[in-house]
Amino acid sequence: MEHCLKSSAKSTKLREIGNKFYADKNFFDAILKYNESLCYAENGSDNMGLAYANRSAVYFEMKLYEKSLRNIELARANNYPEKNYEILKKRESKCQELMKNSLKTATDLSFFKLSYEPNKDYPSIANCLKLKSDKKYGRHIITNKALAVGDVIAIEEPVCTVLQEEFLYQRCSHCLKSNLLDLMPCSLCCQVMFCSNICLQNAYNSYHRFECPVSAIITTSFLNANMRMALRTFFCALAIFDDSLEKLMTFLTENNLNSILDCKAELNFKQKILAINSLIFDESIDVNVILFDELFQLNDKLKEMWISHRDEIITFLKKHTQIGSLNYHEIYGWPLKKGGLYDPEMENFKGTLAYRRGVSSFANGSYLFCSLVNHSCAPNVAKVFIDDKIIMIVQRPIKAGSQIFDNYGYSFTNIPREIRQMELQKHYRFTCNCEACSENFGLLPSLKVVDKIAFRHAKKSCQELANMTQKQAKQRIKEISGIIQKNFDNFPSVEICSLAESFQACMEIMLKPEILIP
Ligand SMILES: C[S@@+](CC[C@H](N)C(=O)[O-])C[C@H]1O[C@@H](n2cnc3c(N)ncnc32)[C@H](O)[C@@H]1O
Repeated sequence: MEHCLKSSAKSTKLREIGNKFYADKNFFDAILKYNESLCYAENGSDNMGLAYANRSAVYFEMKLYEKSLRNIELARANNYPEKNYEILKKRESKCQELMKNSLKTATDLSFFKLSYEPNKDYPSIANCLKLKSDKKYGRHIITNKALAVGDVIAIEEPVCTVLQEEFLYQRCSHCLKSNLLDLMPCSLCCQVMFCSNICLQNAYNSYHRFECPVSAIITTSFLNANMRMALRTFFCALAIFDDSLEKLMTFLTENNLNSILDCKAELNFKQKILAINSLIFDESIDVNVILFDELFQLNDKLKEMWISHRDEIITFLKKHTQIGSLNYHEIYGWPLKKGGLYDPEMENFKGTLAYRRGVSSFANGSYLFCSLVNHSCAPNVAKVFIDDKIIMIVQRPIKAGSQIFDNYGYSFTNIPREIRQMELQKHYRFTCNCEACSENFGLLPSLKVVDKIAFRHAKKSCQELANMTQKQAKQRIKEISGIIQKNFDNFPSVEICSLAESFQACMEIMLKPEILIP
């Protein structure tokens, strides 16, 4: 199949398309095409060197001299034609000359650290969070301490992630960093890029050596995100057990872990696999296993596995696809292109303002703790992502002993109750009985203003969001947190709901890349 194979002709063509974008000063699309060109370049051909050299030209124009120099080095190390060395040499000395004017990326992440002592066995979460279980809610998380607005209670790494197809040439397949598109290709397949040799090695030692021969099919076939996640989880698990399916299956049948919070020792990857395996799933969710069947026929190593253990593999993949639809998270981030599609907009809601989020999803991931947090249409925590890490932050005061509630994408402020309940039943198989559903809170435009001073703050915050800097957002979060905390008796008022939206927006602004690619 054409898109599976390295091809000098295709690589050259992609670079030429990139050159047209470069001539039009559309640097983002130029680098994307150079990245694709790198992925299709045959090893040992000069296409690699040429693509790196062209990328160095773009970074030079963007005043990213360090990146430009690194790409010049890569060009030389990858068969850039010697007869053109003079061009690189000139660019190199200009970079060195201009280095002190280099643009720097310096996002301040100091806000995003745990507000409490970490749990000693699972340090990604605050030690005040406890697991409970009952008939109504299943497993759920409560806090044994009162939590204040703005508290950071979890910073969790994923067990597994999968990039959406559209972002394959924009982010590291392993850690999801964009690195301003400064990525390196897999030397064998054409669909995967990495930000560093470390990510390349880690991915390859784990899942990528299984996926690499069929990566084009995985990304272009009809496998949905949950199926791709199931497949990657399977390969990661297999790698941990020395590629032995017997060992993996025996481990899964002989061991059990109710949840991540029952693990009384620092977690290793085997326990993570057990914990993922223990997440809630629904057997009635239909999984088209024929697609897996087809995939495993495409490569000798996979075929061998399939012939000897088809039933066990199918059981694993089916279960994990079903786990995915109830538990896996979409990962959000800002577009990297200047003036990209998702720039935030303000919308008017009867005198108040609501902010449309500027971020969009680019990957899916599995998170052990966050998968134990239940839904409310009026949640008490908000989430943001730093690359592949999920950050959970308190968005309204939470009393000691109360449950932590996330939102699964259905908020009472903009979706009517019947629709929310129907969708939650359809996608998550439960009837929502949260306070917004049971007390039938109205949509944002129908809510009342209760406190005029807080309302003025809410309006001002919304108006300023569009042009807010990271520093201002950090300061504003503190102010908003204080106002929500103090006026929470008025919930659900226009001003508190509007401030909660600004709160989420401010966190996202703090994570907005300082440099976007024009
Ligand atoms: C991500 S899991 C949350 C943890 C889950 N309760 C468990 O026991 O593993 C999502 C599932 O939790 C349940 N759930 C989430 N929110 C709920 C709520 N507000 N009321 C009842 N069940 C809920 C649903 O079964 C849903 O499919």
